[in-house]
Amino acid sequence: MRSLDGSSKSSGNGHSASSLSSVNSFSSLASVDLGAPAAAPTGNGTASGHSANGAHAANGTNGTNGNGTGFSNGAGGGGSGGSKGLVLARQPLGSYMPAVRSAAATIAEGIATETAWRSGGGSGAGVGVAERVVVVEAEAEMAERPSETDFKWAQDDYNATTRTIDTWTFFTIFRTRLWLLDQKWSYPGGFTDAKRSERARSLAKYLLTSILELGPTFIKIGQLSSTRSDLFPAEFVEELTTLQDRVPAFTAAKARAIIEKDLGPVEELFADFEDRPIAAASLGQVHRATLFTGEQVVVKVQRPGLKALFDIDLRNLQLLAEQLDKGDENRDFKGIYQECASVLYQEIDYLNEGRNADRFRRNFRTDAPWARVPRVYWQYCSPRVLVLEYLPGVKISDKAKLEAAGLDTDMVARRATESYLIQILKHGFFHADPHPGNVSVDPRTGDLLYYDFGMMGEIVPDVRTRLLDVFYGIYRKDTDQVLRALVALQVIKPTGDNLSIRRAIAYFIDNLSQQTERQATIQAIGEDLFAIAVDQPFRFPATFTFVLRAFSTLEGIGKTLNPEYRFSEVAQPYAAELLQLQDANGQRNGALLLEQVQQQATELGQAAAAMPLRIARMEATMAQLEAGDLKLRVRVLESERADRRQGILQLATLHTVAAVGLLNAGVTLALAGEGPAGAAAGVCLGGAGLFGVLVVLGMRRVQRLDKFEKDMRG
Ligand SMILES: Nc1ncnc2c1ncn2[C@@H]1O[C@H](COP(=O)(O)OP(=O)(O)OP(=O)(O)O)[C@@H](O)[C@H]1O
Repeated sequence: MRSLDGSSKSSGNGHSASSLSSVNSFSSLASVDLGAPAAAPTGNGTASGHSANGAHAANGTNGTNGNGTGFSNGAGGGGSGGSKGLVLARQPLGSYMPAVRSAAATIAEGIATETAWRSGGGSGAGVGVAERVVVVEAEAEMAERPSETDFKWAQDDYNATTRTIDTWTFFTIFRTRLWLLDQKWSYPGGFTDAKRSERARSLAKYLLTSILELGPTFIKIGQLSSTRSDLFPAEFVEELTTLQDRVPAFTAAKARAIIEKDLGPVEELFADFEDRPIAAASLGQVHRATLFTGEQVVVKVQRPGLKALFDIDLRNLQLLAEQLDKGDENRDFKGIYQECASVLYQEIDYLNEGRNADRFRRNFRTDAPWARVPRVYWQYCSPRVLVLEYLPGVKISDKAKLEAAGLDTDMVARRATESYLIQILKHGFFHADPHPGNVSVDPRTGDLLYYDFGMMGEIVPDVRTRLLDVFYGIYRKDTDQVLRALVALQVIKPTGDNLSIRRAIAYFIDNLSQQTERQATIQAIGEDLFAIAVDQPFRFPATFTFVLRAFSTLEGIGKTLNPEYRFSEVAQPYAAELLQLQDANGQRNGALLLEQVQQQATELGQAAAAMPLRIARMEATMAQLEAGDLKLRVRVLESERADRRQGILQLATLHTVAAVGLLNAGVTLALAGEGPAGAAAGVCLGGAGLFGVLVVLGMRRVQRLDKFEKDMRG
């Protein structure tokens, strides 16, 4: 449902095509239903309403009602072009039909509700051109949505062993292809940059396809990684920003079974429960329902078997991270894995999401009453089921609809930014996934409506003081001060020697001061930061990348709503206020920032004067060492050892590929029976064993080298 794509460059509005993923189009259709029950004003709106199409349209059992517009475009969509077609092209056309029918039903409802809304909530005025565009887009998108039978992981009989083999086959192939990327000898006809980038693109597409085939865990991690230009090569990150939650919706029967297991029979809980989901994504899907008290709610149901799948996948990913850490001392893959694992497990605990929603709502109550968060109906919740107040709205990026509702889009953009500044600077608790599908606007009041509280970020409490320290450091061009403040703010996490970090910060400060105001967009600053971070012995903790992505997304949304929007303009007075930079009359005062900064500068100057002479001398010696060629010689020796180590690892990778390949072949042959197949199986398994031993020996050599390196340093 969410695409972590705020940093995307492609769409110019902070979200790539992926943010308008299948679910968002669902949600856009759902969200135009502004509480007005579909009045079915035109001939093709008859499928709408709570139960007219409730016959499990999403699971393909039927759902053919009222879909007069459904088949004209969508049916042929199965073999869609480009990378999208990779998974789907292999599927028979017939497998799309249920999805097409479901799309048609959804579309019919969308037309009915949208038309009703546009015409003031009643008499239909026919389907306009704009609506038809929405219809066609939604049809195409839905036609691409595969069915459950097309994915191994969605099958009931999928087991841990098969999953582990599938996962490691993917890891191994990917790593080998990644390694081959820079092996000049492996390019037939000679290496050229063009050939390399072509190969890199094809590998990125393979990555995307495999992620989709491997399903929820990998889709989520892929989406998280799509914001990490600091960690992964640009080609892959770009491809990952197009990652959509193109997973099948699960059947209403399965959704009902989960609700029943956790809470009791659906009929006893709800007066009405819509079988067709209004949104579906990798982790769960959302159904509308009505309580016996008459209140409209949404029921978020988690995908069946998700926890078990996470357990297997994360165990394998942990092993992979440990292995990768041995081959790259600048990266902390284990740390990255831990961050991912904790985010993922939090996301599948819906009780945690409910608590987040409550906290988020409380925070806004006084500071921004125009930012609304749906109420949680706790008596209907479990770790896999979340029932929330139904709060429909217009998607925040949908300028046309916001204007049609008579809203000031500039005000909406400002509110979005301000609500984020409040979250981050004042509460230190923020929505870590503000893509346009997760923020809507109430067309009657202009209130912001937030959805999806599975992924929230927290910032250290003393943000204000530390931020001032950062400003002060930048103002004084004091690299050390900025470094200390950034570490304290948990913006960077040193993983090696501080020398390179200091250089990176110095470069960044210089660069920043040379940029014109227009160039200094959040997105540009983020890109600079990430570019500097590549291959550096520090990393940005997830929280920081979430903040950056949130601001970058908001900037994109702001520009969509108002081309003149500038993040810094909106943020400046607000940040000053939040940092309590007000003069005696309560006026916001930018000059006060400088005053405070100068005051701190003086304080620090006094502290520096009192600093023991010895430390000052050490500093000076360090500076000389940095500049001299002593460091240069040490570096050469280090890099020689690093080269040797890299060579051993590459060989070990090849051995791993051979071992896994032979193991695969051996197991397949062994299953085929006795006789020649059995003998061949023996040979393959023997070979696999041999290569396995070589891998272990290689790893031992690496360990010895590492130990040597450590002793040298120690
Ligand atoms: N309280 C609500 N009122 C109205 N619509 C809602 C509400 N909650 C969710 N929706 C709709 O459902 C869509 C999906 O919701 P949400 O993002 O919470 O699902 P999700 O299951 O968390 O997704 P994921 O699997 O990615 O975690 C939203 O974009 C919105 O259109």
